Amino acid sequence: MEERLLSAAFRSEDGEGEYTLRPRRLQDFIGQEKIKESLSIFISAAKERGEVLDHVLLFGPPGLGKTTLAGIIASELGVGIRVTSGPAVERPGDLAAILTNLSLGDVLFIDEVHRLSRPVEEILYPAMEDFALDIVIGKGPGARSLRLELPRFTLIGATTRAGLLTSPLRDRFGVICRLEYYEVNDLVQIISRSAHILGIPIEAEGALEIARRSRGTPRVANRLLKRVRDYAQVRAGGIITRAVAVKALQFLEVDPLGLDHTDRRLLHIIIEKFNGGPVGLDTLAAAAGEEAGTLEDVFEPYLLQIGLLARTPRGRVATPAAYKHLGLPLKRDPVQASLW
Ligand SMILES: Nc1ncnc2c1ncn2[C@@H]1O[C@H](COP(=O)(O)OP(=O)(O)OP(=O)(O)O)[C@@H](O)[C@H]1O
Ligand SMILES: [Mg+2]
Repeated sequence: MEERLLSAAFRSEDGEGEYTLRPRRLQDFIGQEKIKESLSIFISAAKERGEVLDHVLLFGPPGLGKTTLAGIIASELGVGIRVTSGPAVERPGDLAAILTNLSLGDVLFIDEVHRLSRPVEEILYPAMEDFALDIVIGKGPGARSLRLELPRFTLIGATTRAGLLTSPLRDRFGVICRLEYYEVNDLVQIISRSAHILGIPIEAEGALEIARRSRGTPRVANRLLKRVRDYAQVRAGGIITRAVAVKALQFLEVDPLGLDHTDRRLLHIIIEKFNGGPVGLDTLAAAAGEEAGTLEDVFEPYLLQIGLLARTPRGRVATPAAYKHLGLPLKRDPVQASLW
């Protein structure tokens, strides 16, 4: 698959400034009010009692701030953070080494925690529950099990798909936070903050135009800001006004709802080849020349979120809003029709 400008997943170009753009304190983290409030209560309570914070699970679509929040939690707690990811921890011994090297109260951040292997996960259970490591010494009938005490720590797990977590693992998290797509107003603030840090001149109306097309995702907002800045600098005197933002985004082929060519093509296929649907995921994937999994994880979430696509028991359906957005005539409401 080609690299998409609008992809919510991390791309190499995000590296530029990703570090400086990351808020370090809870008060600088914009939006997600409910999560911020809960976390600030749990963090204060743990600090007052002199205890470690319960294990935290952060879940939600890519680019919404899970890694950022993990860093913030550690700095608000005033503790160290050790960062790894599910696929990086290959063997149980790797995890044991990480755990025994933690200091009291540290945060251990495991990104893509749903991708830990079973044997590694089994090391994690007693570590999370009893702060203990069970080691088996020797083999066969003479083997003995030894319990090693670990410093108390806070595990922060991040995943884009909470459904993929095994239930014994999920049950061991005391705090579960689900990140939601951001409101346009929050994205305006995020864009203005990033522009300020990067020294990009932008007007409020310009930020609004970028925010509307950022798919509810801060990572996409920051990336669009940088590309619009390039356009403004070379073609338009440097300042991102509303008019400049509109022109730049047209140039970048990001439409007013934040759809790109691939999103629109998918909707066109449903409408033109399948009469608006319902069409099964696999059939649609074959017609679009994409993997079913890619459709489901990469393309569908945003189209569902903004109501251009609907999932019915009989398959995917383009909504009347999709017809309207593409300027196509609507002969019958495919969502209603799919119910019969
Ligand atoms: N609430 C926020 N306020 C300001 N900036 C934010 C916020 N959330 C995310 N960002 C910015 O968006 C970028 C992406 O965030 P982050 O890397 O934390 O996302 P993620 O959820 O970990 O993504 P992934 O699922 O790909 O790991 C960061 O550079 C960060 O600066
Ligand atoms: Mg991350």
